[in-house]
Amino acid sequence: MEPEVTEDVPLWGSRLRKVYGKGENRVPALRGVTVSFPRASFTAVMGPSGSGKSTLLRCLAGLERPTEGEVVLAGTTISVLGEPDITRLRRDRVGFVFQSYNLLPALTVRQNVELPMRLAGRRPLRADVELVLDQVGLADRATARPAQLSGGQQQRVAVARALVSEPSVLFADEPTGALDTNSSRDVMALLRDAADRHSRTVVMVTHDPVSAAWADRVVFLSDGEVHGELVAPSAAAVAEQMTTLGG
Ligand SMILES: Nc1ncnc2c1ncn2[C@@H]1O[C@H](COP(=O)(O)OP(=O)(O)OP(=O)(O)O)[C@@H](O)[C@H]1O
Repeated sequence: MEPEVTEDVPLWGSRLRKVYGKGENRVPALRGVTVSFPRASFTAVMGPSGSGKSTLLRCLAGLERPTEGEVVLAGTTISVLGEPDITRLRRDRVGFVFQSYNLLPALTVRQNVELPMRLAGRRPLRADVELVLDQVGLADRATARPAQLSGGQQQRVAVARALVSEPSVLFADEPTGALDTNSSRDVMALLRDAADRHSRTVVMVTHDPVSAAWADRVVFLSDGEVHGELVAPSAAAVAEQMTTLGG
């Protein structure tokens, strides 16, 4: 069934297929995935290693072109856009958080948060940056360099950087993969808050059932296909479902 494209569904992928390589080296990473993401929802994508989670995230975010199928992001069918238009849409409507933080070590916390907007030719308002640093609990560390911060604090800077441009969709790829339990909980609370209080649509790939339990819904992938969903997931139910998928 085709999801209906409305303001309330800022992201969906329809019949997504992705094949890497050719001939003998052909790897089908996605085999026809259809999934939609309501506004202000938080979805976790899980599945065994190699099931296609990162590929799905990259296709949905316009970082990679699906071999077949359509992605609609913020009301625009990106599969038909040229690279400059996709880049612009991504810059204006999408935020990213990665496992590895990706902060620039020579810049201060504030400069790191401002960087994507500056690169886009926009001047971030000082008050907006202060506000977002306050949200992530780092208002007093604005002039610190990343090396002076813990891993959890660095990831919170990365979340602030993703949120400052007020994206419609926030993508997170293993955001707690390198964090301890307490820091993971802090980062999950921020993503939860981004959906609940700021109406962002959050899509997160994770291996961690405890992180996934913060989401409204978990979509399970196996071998490039959707293999079930859990709504209002508990960590125990997620872990059990993962066992049945061999993850
Ligand atoms: N750039 C690429 N070139 C060739 N094959 C790729 C490429 N990226 C991914 N693949 C293959 O596509 C399949 C899906 O990979 P993907 O990284 O999406 O899985 P994943 O579920 O995110 O795995 P993991 O949990 O290990 O990160 C795998 O078989 C992988 O080897």
